[in-house]
Amino acid sequence: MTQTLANPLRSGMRRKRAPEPCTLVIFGATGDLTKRKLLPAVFGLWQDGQLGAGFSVLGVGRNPMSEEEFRTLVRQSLTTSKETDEIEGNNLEKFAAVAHYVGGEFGETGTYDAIGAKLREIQEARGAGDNALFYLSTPPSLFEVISQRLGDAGLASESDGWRRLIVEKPFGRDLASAVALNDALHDVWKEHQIYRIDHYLGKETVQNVLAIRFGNLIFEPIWNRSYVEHVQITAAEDLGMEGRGGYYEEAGVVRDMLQNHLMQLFTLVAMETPVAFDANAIRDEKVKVLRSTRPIPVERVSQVAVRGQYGPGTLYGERAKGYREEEKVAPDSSTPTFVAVKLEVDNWRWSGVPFFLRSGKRLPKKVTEIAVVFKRPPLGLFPGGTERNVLAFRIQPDEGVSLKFSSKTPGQENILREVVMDFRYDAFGAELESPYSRLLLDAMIGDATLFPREDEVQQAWELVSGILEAWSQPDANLPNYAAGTWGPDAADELLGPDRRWRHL
Ligand SMILES: NC(=O)C1=CN([C@@H]2O[C@H](COP(=O)(O)OP(=O)(O)OC[C@H]3O[C@@H](n4cnc5c(N)ncnc54)[C@H](OP(=O)(O)O)[C@@H]3O)[C@@H](O)[C@H]2O)C=CC1
Ligand SMILES: O=C1O[C@H](COP(=O)(O)O)[C@@H](O)[C@H](O)[C@H]1O
Repeated sequence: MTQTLANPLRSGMRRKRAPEPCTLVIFGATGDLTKRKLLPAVFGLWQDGQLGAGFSVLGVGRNPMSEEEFRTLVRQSLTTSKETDEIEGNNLEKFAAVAHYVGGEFGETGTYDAIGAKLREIQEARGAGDNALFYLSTPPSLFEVISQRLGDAGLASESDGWRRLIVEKPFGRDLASAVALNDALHDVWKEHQIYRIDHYLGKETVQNVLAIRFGNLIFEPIWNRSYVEHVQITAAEDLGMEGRGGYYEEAGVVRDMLQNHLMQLFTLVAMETPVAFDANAIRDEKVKVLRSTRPIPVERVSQVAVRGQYGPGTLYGERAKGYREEEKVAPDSSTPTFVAVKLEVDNWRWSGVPFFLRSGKRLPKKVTEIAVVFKRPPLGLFPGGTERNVLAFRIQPDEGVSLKFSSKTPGQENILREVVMDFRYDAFGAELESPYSRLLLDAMIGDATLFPREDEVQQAWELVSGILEAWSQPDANLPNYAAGTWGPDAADELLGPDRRWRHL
């Protein structure tokens, strides 16, 4: 007889947090994000029983479509997306049955009358509260008008149930437009109703940064300038444009990755201990770190930031196009596809400790990592015993945490070698859920901890605004790295002597 041993790491794992019954209204229901990420994430939650019987999805798009046509699109999305959990039994049909659709121009008041009528119909059928979560999954140019029209139609009013708004990224394209967007949203919504999404915060291993820092005693005492030499944060992508060249020409890597995802990772590593584990306490600390970070005016940009753009190269043994050869990209484009930046935090904890952040497209592999690199031991008592210890959070793939330290090699001499102690997330034996599932559920529950607050977003824009301004000028040196390499040489030089980017 075979006996199955239970995984002890799974004991005490709790997953279920049930929101009140609600309708998720997705603007941009026919878009790429909805099809590839949102519908699979919602389906996963629904199939898992986390959304309850009263849950519905209402897709909103500019084209007329019957409810049945939309349900076909939902089925297609779920069966083709790589993100969909295994579909059990008849669940595809059952889920399609809770999907509804309203078509109409996003600037027309009639569209919102139709949405209001459909919401009432759904609510009457479910017989429970009039809760609705609106998700803006459209081009950012439509965020303001949709918000305004929802307000005009009375759909933001919480008189009969909660009403919340998720706003996709990019949140503005610079500080001024982010302030204007925040102001426009606040004309209609209270801050507690607004959820600015950054999907990196929904990643399990990103949340683990705070859990490891503040759920253990051993790390915080050394988490400061006395012990840490520098910190490296890398978000490397092997992909190129994948048909998004038009968007990327407008955005570039600073708006696409640095201002949001990388800044979020940076704040989680650098923030002080929050007074409580709640949305405002955590966000207060994140804002404080951003405010303590030394500004980067245009004149300093060339000293602390490196821009890159990929040219043709070889990736996974095949020829890869250069950025300028991508669809909808100008043949003389100066849009950066790589950034490396040195941040300095002028507070007591971090004074003198540089934080190096880098991200790029068409690098040799997809990998995201935060590495805290410690100082060398003060004395080299043993041959080979002066290496730096490194605590690395592997955000994706192969999620986990590792600690590099020196150990005696076997034998009669005291010769030290670097070894790695490795914790792999798969030890829990649980599938990691999509960040969108986590964030959608949090928004339905009303927990904004993992959503950047107004001041956080603005502060992050302020920090990158000098870089954006400096790099709005064409650069005759671009492209300056070949697809399939780790970016321009200047990114190595940015680290200064006696430091190098980790071999990932
Ligand atoms: N796709 C991704 O991987 C990611 C996307 N995002 C963000 O999510 C949002 C949606 O992105 P994505 O799905 O890629 O975008 P898409 O370009 O695929 O389109 C989104 C939706 O908006 C609709 N739309 C586009 N233009 C108009 C218009 N002028 N009037 C009315 N509707 C319009 C589209 O309708 P139609 O189908 O009719 O064209 C579609 O339903 C954006 O803010 C993006 O920055 C963020 C992270 C990743
Ligand atoms: O928001 C974005 O993120 C993706 C990278 O996300 P990941 O979860 O796959 O690491 C990036 O490719 C895209 O350009 C950007 O808009």
